Amino acid sequence: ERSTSSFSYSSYHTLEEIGQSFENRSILVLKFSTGGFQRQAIWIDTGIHSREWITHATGIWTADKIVSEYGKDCILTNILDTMDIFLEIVSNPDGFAFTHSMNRLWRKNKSSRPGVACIGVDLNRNWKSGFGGNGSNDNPCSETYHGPYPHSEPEVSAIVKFITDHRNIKALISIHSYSQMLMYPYGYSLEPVSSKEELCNLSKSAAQALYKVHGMQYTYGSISTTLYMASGVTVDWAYDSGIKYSFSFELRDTGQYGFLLPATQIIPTAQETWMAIRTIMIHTLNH
Ligand SMILES: O=C(NO)N[C@H](Cc1ccccc1)C(=O)O
Ligand SMILES: [Zn+2]
Repeated sequence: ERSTSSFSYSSYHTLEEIGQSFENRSILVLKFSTGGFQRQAIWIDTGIHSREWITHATGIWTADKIVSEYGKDCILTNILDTMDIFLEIVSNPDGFAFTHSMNRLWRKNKSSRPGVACIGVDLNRNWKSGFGGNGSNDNPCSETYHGPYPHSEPEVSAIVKFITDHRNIKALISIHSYSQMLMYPYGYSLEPVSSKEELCNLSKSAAQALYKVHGMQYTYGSISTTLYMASGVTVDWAYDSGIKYSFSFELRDTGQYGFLLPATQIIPTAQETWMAIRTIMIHTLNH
């Protein structure tokens, strides 16, 4: 069912088209800004893996939360008075359409190439940092197929171009499901990042803020040590591009429903995730 919660008009939000998908669907980004020019900004993406429907739903709820809390929540107001927030909700539109039409568990995009039997590239393996390394697969039929070369996929190159051209993105949050984790780079290496201490402490306090809402436990740490090696992932590229505060979430649950999380959990999941995102944003503002 649709709920038309009233958008407050105290902050500006625009819709920018940053490109087209392989099947020519528009790639749209919400911009939340109270003015200024090329302000330092936060990037948030959801839905890069199309079957992870809780992430798109969390993105939509978060968009409404940002506009309704401006002028009420002093922390969010401070953030938006200084920084912009960019939110790309349907980061894999072709895959998303496919999960509604044909295959609810489709993960990759829908790109195809002559002479290649299988469809789709894993958009969380197509990024330049560590591209093609352990924890990605060169078989086009694999769920973690990295694609023919870095940023080969339009859905990835659109984000790369946007962030690179913007030149003032200070934090990147890439949201996945499921497993209830909050992770930072690297996925492509077991080596700790230079800002390991700071990112570990920040992910700890973000996980604590999340826990306080509904008691959900999130583990946190670097991707490769907390989960497994994963090469060519979004946050590794962001970190190596100078975006120190780069995090990846794995939202609810821990396997009971997995990607088929019941809709009754959308709002509780979004509420708790917001408190973690807000923790990361205020830290970014203050450092
Ligand atoms: O697929 C998911 N979750 O949906 N995540 C795993 C692990 C991961 C998450 C975040 C960053 C890097 C790696 C993946 O193989 O991509
Ligand atoms: Zn994912």
